[in-house]
Amino acid sequence: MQAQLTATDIACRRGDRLLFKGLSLTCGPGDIVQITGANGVGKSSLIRILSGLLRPFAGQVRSSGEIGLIDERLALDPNQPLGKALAFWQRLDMTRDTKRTLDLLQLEPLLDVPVRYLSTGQKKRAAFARLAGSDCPIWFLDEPLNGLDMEAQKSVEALVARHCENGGIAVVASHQDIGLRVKEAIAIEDYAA
Ligand SMILES: Nc1ncnc2c1ncn2[C@@H]1O[C@H](COP(=O)(O)OP(=O)(O)OP(=O)(O)O)[C@@H](O)[C@H]1O
Repeated sequence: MQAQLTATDIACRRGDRLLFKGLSLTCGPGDIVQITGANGVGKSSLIRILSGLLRPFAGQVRSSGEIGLIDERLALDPNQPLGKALAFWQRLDMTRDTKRTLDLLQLEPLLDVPVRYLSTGQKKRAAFARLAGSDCPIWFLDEPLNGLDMEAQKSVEALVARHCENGGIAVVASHQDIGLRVKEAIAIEDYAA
């Protein structure tokens, strides 16, 4: 089955404020969509709506294909060495080729370091290693470049490009430029309620 994601006429309300309305998007295999906007405009809220974690105030989201998410929370056991924390997910996800991803993200020298000791950028790279091993076709990436140095940004961009070349979808919320061929950039301000 090919990955698909369609959102129709989405409105988002947080607390008693309507943040945006009338937002629609369609993605198929290979598509990268960037969501842009100033702090507090509703990028993370849209990512949560699209990934099924937050109910839209109006509109519908339909997807086919498993969903993977990277946001500010790290879904890795802080008390385990990185290698073991990743191995936990690799067993669940039946990940085959980890070496290529670990090389690309330069994580091999860190496999014995407890996750809680990793720096911000190292944790972000570890989150990408977990996601890349998961085989989910639809990636939601909330500020994926935050905390990454230039070299790590390039590695993450290469990983996302590879994912999409292989038929995946990436929806990227980022206030900064991403070095990826974006099919559509959605400025949330254009849908302000
Ligand atoms: N649970 C909540 N209840 C009420 N308001 C909320 C809730 N969560 C977020 N908000 C508000 O919704 C607005 C949008 O938040 P969101 O995190 O989606 O913005 P963002 O564009 O991702 O911001 P940033 O660039 O700073 O990450 C903000 O004004 C925020 O304070």
